[in-house]
Amino acid sequence: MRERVKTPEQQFLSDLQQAEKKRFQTVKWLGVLIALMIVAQALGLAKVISDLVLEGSFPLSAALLAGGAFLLKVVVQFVREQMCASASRNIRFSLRKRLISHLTRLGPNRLKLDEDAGLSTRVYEQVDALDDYYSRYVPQVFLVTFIPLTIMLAVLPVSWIAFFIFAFTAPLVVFFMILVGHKAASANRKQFKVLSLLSNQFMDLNQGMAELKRLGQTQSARERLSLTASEYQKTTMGVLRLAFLSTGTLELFSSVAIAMVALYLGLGLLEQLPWQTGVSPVSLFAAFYLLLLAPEFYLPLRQLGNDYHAKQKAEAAATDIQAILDMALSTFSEHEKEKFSETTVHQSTPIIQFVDLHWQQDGRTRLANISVSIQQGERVWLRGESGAGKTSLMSILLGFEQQYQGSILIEGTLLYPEDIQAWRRRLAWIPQQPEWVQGTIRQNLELGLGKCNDDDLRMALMKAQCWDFVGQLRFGWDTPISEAGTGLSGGQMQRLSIARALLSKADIWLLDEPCSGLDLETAEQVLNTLDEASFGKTVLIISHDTHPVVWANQQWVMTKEGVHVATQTPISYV
Ligand SMILES: Nc1ncnc2c1ncn2[C@@H]1O[C@H](COP(=O)(O)OP(=O)(O)OP(=O)(O)O)[C@@H](O)[C@H]1O
Repeated sequence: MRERVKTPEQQFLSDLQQAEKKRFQTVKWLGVLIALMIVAQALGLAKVISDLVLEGSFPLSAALLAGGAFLLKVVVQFVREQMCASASRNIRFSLRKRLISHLTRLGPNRLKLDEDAGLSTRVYEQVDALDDYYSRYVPQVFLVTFIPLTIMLAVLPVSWIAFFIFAFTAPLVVFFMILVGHKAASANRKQFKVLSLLSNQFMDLNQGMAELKRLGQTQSARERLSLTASEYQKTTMGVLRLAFLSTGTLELFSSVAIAMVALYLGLGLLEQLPWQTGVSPVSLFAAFYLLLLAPEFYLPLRQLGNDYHAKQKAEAAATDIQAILDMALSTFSEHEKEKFSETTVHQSTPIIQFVDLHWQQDGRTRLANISVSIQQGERVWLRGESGAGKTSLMSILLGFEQQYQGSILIEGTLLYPEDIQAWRRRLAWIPQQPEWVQGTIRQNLELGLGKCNDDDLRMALMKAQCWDFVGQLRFGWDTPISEAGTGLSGGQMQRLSIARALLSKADIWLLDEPCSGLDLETAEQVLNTLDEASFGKTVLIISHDTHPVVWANQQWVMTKEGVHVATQTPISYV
């Protein structure tokens, strides 16, 4: 049989499902059990009622069959629901992990996709939007075919007219479900877009609150936010309206279909069917049996109708989630690999060597051709005119950009994209404004490193000259700080980043203007601290002429034409 062509989103969702394939298989088998129990329960119950009414006797075996089938069905349904919930939990957990790790690898490049608040909406809200799809829709798709088919087979020997009523009405329910469901997909996409915009606006507002107050613009910012909030309210109501419409349509069709079966059976028992007056086409037992099965026939269809918008919601979310994972880190071509695998290794191999490295992006030069190297333990001060490409070089070294031309050799070996993770473990990164999270000083220092022991922490704080001011805080290193580092001065925050670099045990330190924003005196103190703390490490530090790095072994001056080495002094280990 030719396989149905899936859209990229459907393919993505089904690829994710593969991880829980076994569990979904078991869920299918449990569905088979449920279908059989429904028929057994209807058989038993119909027999009990018809015997009670017609003969006044109580058939114990039929009652036991009905009771046993009911109990087993309840237990199986419970187990099935638990399994579906846990499969959905596992899928979402590993997807979220994949997304976070991919975003980390993309580094600042992630901002080409969306702002951070919008990305966090994708990682949290949109991944959660897949929950109903995996926990309800996917298992229901099997039930929706298997249960009605089983019931139709069970009904056929008893009444072919009831069989045809079922066979004729079921496709109608499915048709209307799909019709309304498609509208729901676009409504969901719109809702996700507005939610992402709202998150971005809220985050921008938080970050720029002080500036907005200073400019007296808080009122207009509030109005903008409130406009987006009402837009979100409108789109949410639109989604809900469609969800109710779809449920209402399905309820209507299934009720009409059940009423048709009931009418046929009622008139039949009264021997009043126009084409069969005076004859009853079904016995009381068969009539009860069919009446009990009719709602069960439509129940899975109605439930799928309720869950169908979960599918549309998941597909809308999948589009945005996939965009993150599709933003791939480029890889080297085979030609480039061959070209550089023959690179000769120096006598004293530099730890970092740039060979004809340059970067053209969209016809603009982000970095002119450079061929320089750094030896193990060397400390390099990189300075130069604004826009020459210093930060771009750092981005390349951090593995955030791989569209550059030329090559980077690490200890004589070409740095391939697949080696970036291992390479990053060797790096400590100190930007102009280090990032802090809500938590204590200790938690911030340990971020990404795991638990550190007290001695290591103390040593790092002492070496980074933080010990005095941290000791004076009321709770020492357990003092909470905010994301903006409230309560600490700029110089103190930079010293804490130096302590974090020391704790990381990284042997290569990259620093991008760690003194910008500090007054000259504080900048000098921070640079002195860096001198002591980074001794023995390989360092590449960008700093403007106003903050000279006098202890550097090499001084690189970068212009729009490239880099030249202005001074070079040997490493002294004294
Ligand atoms: N995200 C970007 N997209 C496109 N071009 C960029 C981007 N960031 C920087 N550039 C361009 O790349 C060139 C190098 O910029 P880069 O920020 O690396 O210079 P820089 O030497 O660090 O400057 P500064 O000292 O002012 O920070 C500049 O022409 C700049 O306009």
